[in-house]
Amino acid sequence: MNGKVTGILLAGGKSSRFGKPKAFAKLNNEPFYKRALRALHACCDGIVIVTKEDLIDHFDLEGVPLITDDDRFKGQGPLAGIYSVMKEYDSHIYVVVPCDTPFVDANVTTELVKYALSVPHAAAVVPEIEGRKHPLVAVYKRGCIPVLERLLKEKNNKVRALLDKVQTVYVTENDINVSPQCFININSQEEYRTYIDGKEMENDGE
Ligand SMILES: Nc1nc2c(ncn2[C@@H]2O[C@H](COP(=O)(O)OP(=O)(O)OP(=O)(O)O)[C@@H](O)[C@H]2O)c(=O)[nH]1
Repeated sequence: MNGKVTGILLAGGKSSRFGKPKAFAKLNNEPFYKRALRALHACCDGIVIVTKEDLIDHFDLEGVPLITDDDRFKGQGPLAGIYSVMKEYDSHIYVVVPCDTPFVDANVTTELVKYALSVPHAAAVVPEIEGRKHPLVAVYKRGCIPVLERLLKEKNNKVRALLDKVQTVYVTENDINVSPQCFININSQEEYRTYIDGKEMENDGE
């Protein structure tokens, strides 16, 4: 079975470790959020950015809807962002990408969607790359909404709690044939310097 695929670009965090909004940090002169959009475009029928009020005017977008977290759950982290898009936008499958994994590309998102469609029983398909789980670069199905809502009402904001409560399938780098490097996550200026400054990738962008 196929169905509508919606991309969720998470960009509503505090970026307190980074010191400024990570969505606008750059790799190869391209803001992180635009890289995430490019990765999502390949496999999604539509994409929604979910961010904070004070960042809304800073995105340069052509036709990509931008929303803020549901009022009831503001400040509750990535689960609030995922829930807010699911509630507003009907879809069969949601592909989540955060704004701080600038090496996630179209191959990663496309392979994840393909895998998710091959496991209809799974409510979540989460990469486990070199033994580390990446629940914010993952696919969630619409069936997660009631669980998400319950967790958020209980102020249980841990992504791990969602994974424990829905049928989650973990996929390795070999299952989906992706490079572990794609999952590098930038949280601090030090990580930015380590992984990005002076190490920009050649042939990036296509
Ligand atoms: N919509 C939304 N996205 C969020 C929220 N919290 C975090 N995110 C996003 O989730 C991803 C992972 O965020 P983290 O790095 O864990 O948190 P952060 O708040 O951005 O950064 P720190 O303040 O340094 O922890 C990033 O893409 C964030 O923008 C939230 O409350 N709402």
